[in-house]
Order: sequence, then structure tokens, then C-alpha cells
Amino acid sequence: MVNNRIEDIKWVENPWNYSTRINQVTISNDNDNLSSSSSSSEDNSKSTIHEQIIKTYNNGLIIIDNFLPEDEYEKLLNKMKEEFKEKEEKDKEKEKDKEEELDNLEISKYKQNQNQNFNQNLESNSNQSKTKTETEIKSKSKSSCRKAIHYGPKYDYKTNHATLNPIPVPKYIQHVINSMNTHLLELDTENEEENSKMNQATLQFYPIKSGIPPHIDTHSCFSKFIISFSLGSLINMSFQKANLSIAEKMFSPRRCLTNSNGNLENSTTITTTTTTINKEISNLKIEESIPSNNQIDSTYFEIQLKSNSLCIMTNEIRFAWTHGIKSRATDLIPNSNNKEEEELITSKRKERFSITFRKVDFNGICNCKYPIWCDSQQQQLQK
Ligand SMILES: O=C(O)CCC(=O)C(=O)O
Ligand SMILES: [Fe+2]
Repeated sequence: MVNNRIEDIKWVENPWNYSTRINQVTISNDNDNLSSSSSSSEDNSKSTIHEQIIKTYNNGLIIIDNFLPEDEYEKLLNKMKEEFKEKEEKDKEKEKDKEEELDNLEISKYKQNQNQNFNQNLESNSNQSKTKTETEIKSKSKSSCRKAIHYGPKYDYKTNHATLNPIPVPKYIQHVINSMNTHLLELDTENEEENSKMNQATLQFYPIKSGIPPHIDTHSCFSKFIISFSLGSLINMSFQKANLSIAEKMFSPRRCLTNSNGNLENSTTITTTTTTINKEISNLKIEESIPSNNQIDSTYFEIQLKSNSLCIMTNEIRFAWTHGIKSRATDLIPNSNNKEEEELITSKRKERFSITFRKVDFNGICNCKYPIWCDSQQQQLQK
């Protein structure tokens, strides 16, 4: 029987306490691959040692700083910049085609109206310029939004099916997956090896003031590890312990969240790419108005994601906390020059890139210990 009472959730104690360790990785200069020194039996005289710093939090968050050797990190960042540049050019072409189509439509409308009176022509001209201004505004606001490129299977929330012919994860990204495998196998205490094989990569580009609304990645179709690799600007990721109101918003039909103008009924802002997996069960995206200081209490916390760091979410943090990035230009971070006093300083954001890795399972059944926020177990309850 699924337990659906919040009082019955067994939260870990001191969720934000952590331990730190150094992991030495042997890099074989021959095959250009990372392998953990503890698991590598090769004694390669050409190999070099790379040190990663691993922080393991009580709640299931693992942050690995200095994940890739410097040169590999730089190569990856340049490759991603190229990909997004190409995407931008393609998007611009598409936009241009659309505009041309629109212009042609306006011209043919104009021709049709040629014989009508002067006033009508004037009106049609003003409509034309209005359409152009709208297009300009739209493309301007688009440039400040997060952009994404998807590889591997994708879930189509409209049809409830996996995308046909997914674009395979390219080799240069597969290399990062290979580099994280020893860590995932170590963390996989249930020996569900299949669950640890990431098969989906989402590349994202964050312009300076952009972010991603708080959400819990859907339980049923993604496995127990959600992983994000950071490149470019340092940013703070915000975490919030889920509560009943979050569950309500996750599983309410969309219409309940908005008033007749399409605006939200209550003070909480929800932007959602809400989706239906059989019933009205979805990916949650909530923006709450929480003050942006670094830490309020143990139910809200911000963690620095530095460039070249890997953020692994599993257990409580993956299934029962929201994660997101606030849309803002600066973050408050601890002053590394003054470790004695817990002083915070302002860090200015620059452009950021990330790769989210997931293992997709379209027939997924989730047996997590957090049924309140679990679409899979909520479905069972409704049967
Ligand atoms: O950009 C990131 O680091 C996180 C992205 C994320 O949460 C997601 O894609 O679900
Ligand atoms: Fe996410």
C-alpha cells in the first residue's frame, strides 16, 4: 500500500551536512579516456593524475568539482559554443523564412485590397508595421531565453510516446558519460547497472540573466540519477524541500492553476511545460518568491555550481526536492579569501552552458520513498 501522508516521509537528518574527499583519476594519454585510479589496473607510464574534489551531502546531492582535466573541459566548452552558434544561425534562417512568408501574405492581402478605399489601405499598412514590431519584440525576448539542444530519446508529452529516430548522443558527449560511469556504479547501491547508463543528453545555453524554474524531474520516465555538468559561468542552483502544495501543483490539471486571463490564481508563479503521462501528471516547474540570500533554513538552500563541476542528484534530493536556477544577474557566494567568517560576496554571472544527463525509461515504474511527488505511485493510487 502506498503511503501518501507527508508526516510519514522519513527525511534525512541535517540534509546539507557533507563530507569532502579527493578522487585521483588516472588519465591515459594514449586513449584520451578518464578512468578512476582505484579501478584501473594499467600501469601506464604515459599516464597523468587528475584530482577531482567530491562533496557528498546527506540528502543525496553529490558535487564533483574539477571534473574534467583542463584541456578536455576547454575542448568541450568550445564544441558546445559551436553547436549553439550553429543552432542560432539555423533558427535565424527559420525566422527569416517565417517573416518572408508573413510579408508575402501581407502583400497579397494588400493587392486584394488595392481597389478598396484609402482608409482601408492605411489600416492595412499600420497592421503590417504592427506585425513587424511584434516579430522584433518576440525575437529580442527570445535572445535572452535559455536554449536547448536534445540528444537521445525524448518524451513527447503531447502524444505520450518516445520520439522516433532520436538523434544519438554524439561521441564528444558520450566521452563525458564514460567519465562519470565509475562514480555512478559506486553510488548504485542497488546494483541496477542499467539504471546508471545515461542515454539522454540535453545541452542548454543560459544567457546572463536567465534561469530554469524550480522543478522535480518526472519520476516515472527518468531514472534515479539526474546529472548536470556545468560550463562557463558560476551560478547558484536553488533547492527546496517539496511540500504538499508542490504536490498539488504537480498533479493538478493545468486549468486549476490559472484564472480566466491565463494568469496564476495565487501568489506562487508556476511556469510549466506541464505534460500528461496518461493522466494529468507532469514535470513540475514552480517559481516561488523566496528572498535571494544564500540560505534561509534547511528547507531552502543554494549551492554553487562552478564551471567544470558535475552535479549528481539521487535519493531525497532527486525525488523530493525541487531544483532550479533563479533568473538574475548575480549570485551570493561564500568569500573564499575569508574562510573564518561566513562572509558572502556577490558574483556576477556570465554566460553559462550545461549538459543534463538522464536515463530515460518510457515504461518506468518508480518505487521511491516519496510517493507524494511520484507520478508513478500516484497513478497506482488512482486505479
Ligand atoms: O542547467 C542545469 O544545470 C540544470 C538543468 C535541469 O535541471 C534540467 O534540465 O532538468
Ligand atoms: Fe532538472
